[in-house]
Amino acid sequence: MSGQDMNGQDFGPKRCGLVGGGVIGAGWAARFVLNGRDAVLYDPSPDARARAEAVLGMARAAWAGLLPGALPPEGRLHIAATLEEALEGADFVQESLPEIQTLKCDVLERIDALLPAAVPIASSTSGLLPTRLQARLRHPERFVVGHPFNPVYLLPLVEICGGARTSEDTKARVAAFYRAIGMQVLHVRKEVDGFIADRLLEALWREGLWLIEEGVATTAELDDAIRYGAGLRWSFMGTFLTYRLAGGDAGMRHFLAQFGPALQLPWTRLVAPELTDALIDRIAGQSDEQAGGMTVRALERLRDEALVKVIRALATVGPQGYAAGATLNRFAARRADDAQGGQPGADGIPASWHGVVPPEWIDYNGHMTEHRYLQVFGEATDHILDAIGAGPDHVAAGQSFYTVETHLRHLGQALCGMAIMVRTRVLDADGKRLHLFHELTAAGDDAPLATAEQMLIHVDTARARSAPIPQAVAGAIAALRTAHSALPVPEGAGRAIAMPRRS
Ligand SMILES: NC(=O)C1=CN([C@@H]2O[C@H](COP(=O)(O)OP(=O)(O)OC[C@H]3O[C@@H](n4cnc5c(N)ncnc54)[C@H](O)[C@@H]3O)[C@@H](O)[C@H]2O)C=CC1
Ligand SMILES: C[N+](C)(C)CC(=O)CC(=O)[O-]
Repeated sequence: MSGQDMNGQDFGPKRCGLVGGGVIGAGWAARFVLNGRDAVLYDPSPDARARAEAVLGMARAAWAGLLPGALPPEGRLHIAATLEEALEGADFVQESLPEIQTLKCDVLERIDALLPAAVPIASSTSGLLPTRLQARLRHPERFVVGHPFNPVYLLPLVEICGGARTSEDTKARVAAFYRAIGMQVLHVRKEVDGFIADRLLEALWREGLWLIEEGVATTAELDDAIRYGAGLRWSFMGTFLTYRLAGGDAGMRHFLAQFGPALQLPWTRLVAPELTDALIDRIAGQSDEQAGGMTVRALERLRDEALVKVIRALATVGPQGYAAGATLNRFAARRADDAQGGQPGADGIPASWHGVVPPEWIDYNGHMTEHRYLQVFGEATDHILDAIGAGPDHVAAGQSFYTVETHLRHLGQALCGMAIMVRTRVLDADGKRLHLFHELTAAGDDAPLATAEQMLIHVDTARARSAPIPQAVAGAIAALRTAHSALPVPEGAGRAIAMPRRS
């Protein structure tokens, strides 16, 4: 997988340097590694290695649920002893230092001095202005903000914000890279403190702190106010689309007319109270009570499980998935292409079908349901018919192949998000019949997960009677059959269903 710059040149970082490996740096490292990139992380904290490994473990578990079988071989996670070591040979750098502007500026200046000019540097800052962060860089054009959301390995959103001296090319390359690792890029068109998402989140947070200080609600009540209501719909429709619907058939205009005046009252304060020791104690105490003794790790696992299920459910909404679900489906489709979906297997036979198993094809047993195998094999047959000149034109001319028998075998499991492919052999043919054998495998693997053997008869469709295969089509079949006859007869060909013999 690679991104492209503005000239269409490939930009697919293989080795990502990470500076700062806390909550966010470790999350980035996991996303990079799971997408086949090496992640070399520098963080002077003695806990850096344990944290990065723990987060990678959680990310692995989450991705196994999100897209089982669809990820490339993992990259390597390496903890560097120095900044220099982390940057050596890096073709992309993600800075995730604490949110302190002076610290970031000092370290970014060092990073800039150590790297070749073409290597992009992205900062995870939640809201510091990129123009300020790039001020002392020799190559400010390669600096951009790439602001992620926690957990970085699961939430797709990343805000890209350039400073006054960031080049368009840098923004395009970094955006393409983030997309290639499954993210949804939101370009911040105008540089502003807090960018877009954190301005919204902070407004809510401020109001919540004020409500706690005033004794109106506890942390748990504030969270309930979100998670049983607006939070559920926010996962697929934001404020504005939701409010359009709240305006009834007249939509946004009626909504503004009805609720706009309340903005003058106003309901909200949006002024954060002073964080006195007493208020901090109250908030922390309420938060402890709300957590009910669950550790941070346990809550993170709960969060990840819920996120995986929400995103996977959204992937089944509408024809292409909705919101984060559509992002997941696009990523899965790219993965299928990259996983040599259309490449020949060891037998040299090209794919007659390839794609990714979508969530809606999964049954209550957690794997691809039966009739989808028949669908995939049927579409593979269509591909072969097209290739031998018996496609739509042939059908329009009143001739076609009808399938008269299919024998399906299930040998392994096609799982959600798995990139799969079918390869098809012509086993035999005569003047009217075509005998096919399909093998379905995970892309890039030769072990069959399922096979289908089919007999087709050539038909004059107007008369609904069998008819001789025309010469041109017969010639194409013969060419395939000759090529395939050099291969050993596939295991299972000609098998019938029977109970195992008792000795
Ligand atoms: N925590 C969050 O929810 C989010 C944070 N961010 C942003 O990501 C950045 C990092 O935040 P967190 O990971 O939450 O902070 P954190 O405090 O968890 O991690 C920061 C890490 O930087 C390391 N560090 C300190 N000085 C260093 C140096 N000179 N060189 C290398 N490493 C050094 C620390 O040891 C620590 O492990 C911040 O800019 C923050 O605004 C962005 C999105 C969400
Ligand atoms: C609290 N925060 C400003 C660090 C949050 C973010 O930047 C994004 C997030 O994950 O909510």
